[in-house]
Amino acid sequence: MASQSLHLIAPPTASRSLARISTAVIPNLRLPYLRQGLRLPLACSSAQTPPSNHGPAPAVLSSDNGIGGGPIAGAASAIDVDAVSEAELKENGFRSTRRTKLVCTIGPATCGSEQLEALAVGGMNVARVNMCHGTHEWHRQVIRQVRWLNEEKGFAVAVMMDTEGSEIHMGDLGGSASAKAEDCEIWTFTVRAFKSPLPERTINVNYDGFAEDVKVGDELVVDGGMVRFEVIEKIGPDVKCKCTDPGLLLPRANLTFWRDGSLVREGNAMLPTISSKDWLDIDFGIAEGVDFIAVSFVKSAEVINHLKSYIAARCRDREISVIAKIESFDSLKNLEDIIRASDGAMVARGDLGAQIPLEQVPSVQQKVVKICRQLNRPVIVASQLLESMIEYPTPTRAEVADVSEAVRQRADALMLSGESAMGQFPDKALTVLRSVSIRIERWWREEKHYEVMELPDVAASFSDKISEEICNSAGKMANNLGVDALFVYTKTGHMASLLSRCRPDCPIFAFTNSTSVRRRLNLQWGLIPFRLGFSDDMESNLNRTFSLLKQRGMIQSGDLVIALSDMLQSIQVMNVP
Ligand SMILES: Nc1ncnc2c1ncn2[C@@H]1O[C@H](COP(=O)(O)OP(=O)(O)O)[C@@H](O)[C@H]1O
Ligand SMILES: C=C(OP(=O)(O)O)C(=O)O
Ligand SMILES: [K+]
Ligand SMILES: [Mg+2]
Repeated sequence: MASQSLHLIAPPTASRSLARISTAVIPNLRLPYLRQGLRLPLACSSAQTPPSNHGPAPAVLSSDNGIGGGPIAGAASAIDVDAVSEAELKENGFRSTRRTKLVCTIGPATCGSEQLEALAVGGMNVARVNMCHGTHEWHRQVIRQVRWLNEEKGFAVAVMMDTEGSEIHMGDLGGSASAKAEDCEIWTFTVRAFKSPLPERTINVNYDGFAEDVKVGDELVVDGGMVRFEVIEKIGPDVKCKCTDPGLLLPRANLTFWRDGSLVREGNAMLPTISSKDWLDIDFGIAEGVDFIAVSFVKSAEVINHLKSYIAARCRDREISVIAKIESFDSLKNLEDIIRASDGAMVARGDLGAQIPLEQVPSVQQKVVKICRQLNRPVIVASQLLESMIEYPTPTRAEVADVSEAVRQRADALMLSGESAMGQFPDKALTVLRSVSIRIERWWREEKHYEVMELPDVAASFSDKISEEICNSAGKMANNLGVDALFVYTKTGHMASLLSRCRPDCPIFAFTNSTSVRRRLNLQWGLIPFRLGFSDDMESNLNRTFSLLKQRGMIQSGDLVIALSDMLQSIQVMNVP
């Protein structure tokens, strides 16, 4: 039966009749299973009312870009995709669209509507708010502003909330933006609560066990080495320290202490990964409809499982992806388990570099990127990518090399922190990430630097296994045939991520019927997510997609595409008519 077979639709120059691909192409594929739907749990559907998956599909390729409800911008114009992807696609052509995704931390430098819009236009795929800083009211404004821009201007920026976590950090410096610690000055680190103002050269520490845990002679390291102190005396709750490496203290800077060259993990090793404040922030994030929650200082898979079941119980109408931040010494012992439990990971090099020797950070980065690719989880490389651009309009050559390396490793996403949150040149920093990504990706394709990465099976069921085989084969076919794009019709996004995992030469157009899935696909390498109501009839899905995309000038007759579907578990090769 033709509808149960894999279809190879030959290019128009050859015969246009359907030709079957023999199962030999995909050895593990058994035809009777081809019509099985993917059996992935979809705990919550979108908060929006997505077009029905049954019955006649609406003739509109729509993008309901807002996080909440609201009118669909441009719905009248029949087709709508993220305005920035569309522009990139038209400007650069199919093959040269950017594959690496960009995350920007929003802070005082970028929280205004115009600045947020400039970042969205500049290619920000995900806006990150860091709960270490700012009030709920501040974060709410930012999240709503992003949502409003999506709705009004046709962007599809996802929102990531990043928890504070409960590692040791300083207080907020009594409201000052920073404080300078000079060589040999004596500062007091204390767990005492002061009524403001703080006495001179006094720093609050958030961890009650601090004065008990440190010892005279310990080295106190601020923000992974921006400032260093030596503990010289303990007086009750106060710890007197002498500055040994002068520098700038910033509010809520992270603190670690070291004894005989090793990181001290005493009582603070028992601090909860998710503090009571973090739970309140998580409730806030769920209520505000964030797409991702990044968990700071993850030590084990349990905490991720715990949070995931909390979210599933609290949020039945939509999914939120949980991203594990790899930044603590303890996370390295349980790396695979943590990543497997999560929906993605972040190499949070800022704190990671404060917990392990700096020279080990690059190899950990490479390892995390590799494990994530193998386990099919998106990975973000974060912190200090363009640190000097907080102050200067041009990056250092070393920073460009660092960004290039992350792109070369084929991480899913790069992240700006201070550069976009409080730097002087957020847009320029984003432009650097964008242009370096595009350049390195092109070089990689032109020079055919294919890494031969083993992609182990990740399937949990036979049906998943079929999807995986189809995607792996499609990835190879796309490169061998030099196709212009992969099209994937996916309800849960799973098949789109399996294709992304192959890191094919061509871009992947991911059509999904859920706004929430669509926004989350924004984080994954090479995916251009569209929202589209589609049916089980691939022929009609394809024809409609072709005509809608052609109307928008996003594809042309003759373009060669491979189309996959996770309802039918099918694969077709065809020229756009
Ligand atoms: N919501 C915010 N409000 C005020 N300042 C912020 C905010 N978010 C970020 N920042 C500033 O930007 C800097 C860099 O951001 P980030 O790397 O996310 O935080 P951190 O330095 O705490 O790891 C912060 O140290 C802080 O000075
Ligand atoms: C991204 C990081 O986390 P945060 O900015 O929240 O400290 C990091 O430590 O690199
Ligand atoms: K954080
Ligand atoms: Mg951190």
